[in-house]
Amino acid sequence: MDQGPVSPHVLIFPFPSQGHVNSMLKLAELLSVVGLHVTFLNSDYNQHRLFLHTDIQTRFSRYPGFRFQTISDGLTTDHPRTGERVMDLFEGLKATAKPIFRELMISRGQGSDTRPPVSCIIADGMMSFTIDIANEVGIPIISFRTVSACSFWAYFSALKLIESGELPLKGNDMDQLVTSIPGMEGFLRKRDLPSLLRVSNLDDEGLLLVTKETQQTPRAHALILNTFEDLEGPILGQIRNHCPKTYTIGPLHAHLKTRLASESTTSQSSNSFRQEDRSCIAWLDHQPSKSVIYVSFGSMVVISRKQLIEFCYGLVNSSSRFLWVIRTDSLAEEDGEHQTPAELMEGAKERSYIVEWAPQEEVLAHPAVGGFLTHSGWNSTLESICAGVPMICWPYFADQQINSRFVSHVWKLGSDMKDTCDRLIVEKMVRDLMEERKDELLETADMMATRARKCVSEGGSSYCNLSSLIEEIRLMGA
Ligand SMILES: O=c1ccn([C@@H]2O[C@H](COP(=O)(O)OP(=O)(O)O[C@H]3O[C@H](CO)[C@@H](O)[C@H](O)[C@H]3O)[C@@H](O)[C@H]2O)c(=O)[nH]1
Ligand SMILES: C[C@H]1CC[C@@H]2C(C(=O)O)=CO[C@@H](O)[C@@H]21
Repeated sequence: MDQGPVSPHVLIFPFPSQGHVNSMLKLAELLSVVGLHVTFLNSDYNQHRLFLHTDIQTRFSRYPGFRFQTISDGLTTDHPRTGERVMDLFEGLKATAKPIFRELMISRGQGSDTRPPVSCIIADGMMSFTIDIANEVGIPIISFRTVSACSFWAYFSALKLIESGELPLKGNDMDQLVTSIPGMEGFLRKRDLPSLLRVSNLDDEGLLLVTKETQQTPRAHALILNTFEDLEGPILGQIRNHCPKTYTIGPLHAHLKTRLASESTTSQSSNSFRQEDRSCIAWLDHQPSKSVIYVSFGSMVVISRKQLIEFCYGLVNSSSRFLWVIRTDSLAEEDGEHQTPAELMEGAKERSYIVEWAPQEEVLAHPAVGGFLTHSGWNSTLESICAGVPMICWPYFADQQINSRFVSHVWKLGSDMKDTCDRLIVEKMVRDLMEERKDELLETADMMATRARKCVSEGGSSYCNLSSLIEEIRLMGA
């Protein structure tokens, strides 16, 4: 019997951490809006937190083709999954999630599901075991890398860095230029390499992991990047020499907002694994325009007490107003009695506000916010760009070191204080951003924000690329 065209069903499988789930959930919703069947494969651990702290189930209940499904990430519930310990997830996933995922794909995600079988997988590019399994069972797979194109390209060029002798790093001059990443020869210094490439030993586990994972990307049917052509065009040109089907569909949070607005649907879409403290919005409502610097280091950064104190003094001495996100699990455990951050900032009580987790997109879009002291995670960077907010970058690990170089040197959207953490530098950088260079930086940031919005509007590059991607997915299901 002729069954007619099979309806496409996409299974989306993110690397199980906040920064990755955020953007992949936005894509899941964009695909659901156009009526595709979508299964979002979340880790049990993250699903629990997401359901606890958001209204996501209600939000997604409007899409009849959408389902969440869960899988173990292989770690115990008391594992911190922050700082360097996030790397444990790779072992956990390989040992535990991989065999379960294989079984799931052999049955094409069906089980008791009445929806059509999975016809396309979109999986995080840092989990290349999904490419092995997809190719083994014959389901087309698309890699989604949740980082910037510039960091992806640096990882992709790791073998060139090794061949040319630039890796492993030798000597102490971190300001020396790196010459073997095509397109970045004139400005990328050793210190700007992603931390996983900033190594003095070729046996380094992080280097081996990220190089191996990134080298697998061309084996996937296509590559999705959460970026836009006007921002990373030249680097995307380099990537397309190796991955010709590279879809740039970002910034995804803005893209989703545009598409939902055109459907006259609400655009509130928190994907937080923590409770957002909305009291900071009321506090911002009482601050003058562009007077507040927002400080947040994302979901994974862990800082020492010494670093916390340097930031405290730097911010207090800058005389600026500030809103600071301090996650309880972001302070490294150290012995002894310590003053709390609130006690340390007593001198700036009237002009500061601390929360454990903020509604960040809304904070950055608030008229009172005029700057962002960030760790340069890619979502934070894109959210700041879309909101037209200049940045001070304090990169911690992974892609953040190269993102901050592009923010400061290439896009001229702020300054970079990588590899330093000193109260005088913090104070100077905040004064520069919020006073001396304020007008110039706001103007550049505003220009880039306009371009970002254009890209996700009808006829824009990301808008058109998403339509082509959807078309391609539909053909896979036919
Ligand atoms: O109080 C807060 C702080 C953060 N966020 C959100 O949390 C996300 C954080 O993502 P990101 O800025 O990318 O940082 P990480 O959480 O550190 O993300 C990891 O994943 C990113 C995407 O792969 C990488 O770029 C980072 O380096 C990596 O650490 C953003 O969407 C923020 O809006 C909030 O909603 N409230
Ligand atoms: C745990 C980190 C290793 C690399 C991952 C990553 C990426 O390059 O995709 C970015 O930041 C981190 O979330 C991941």
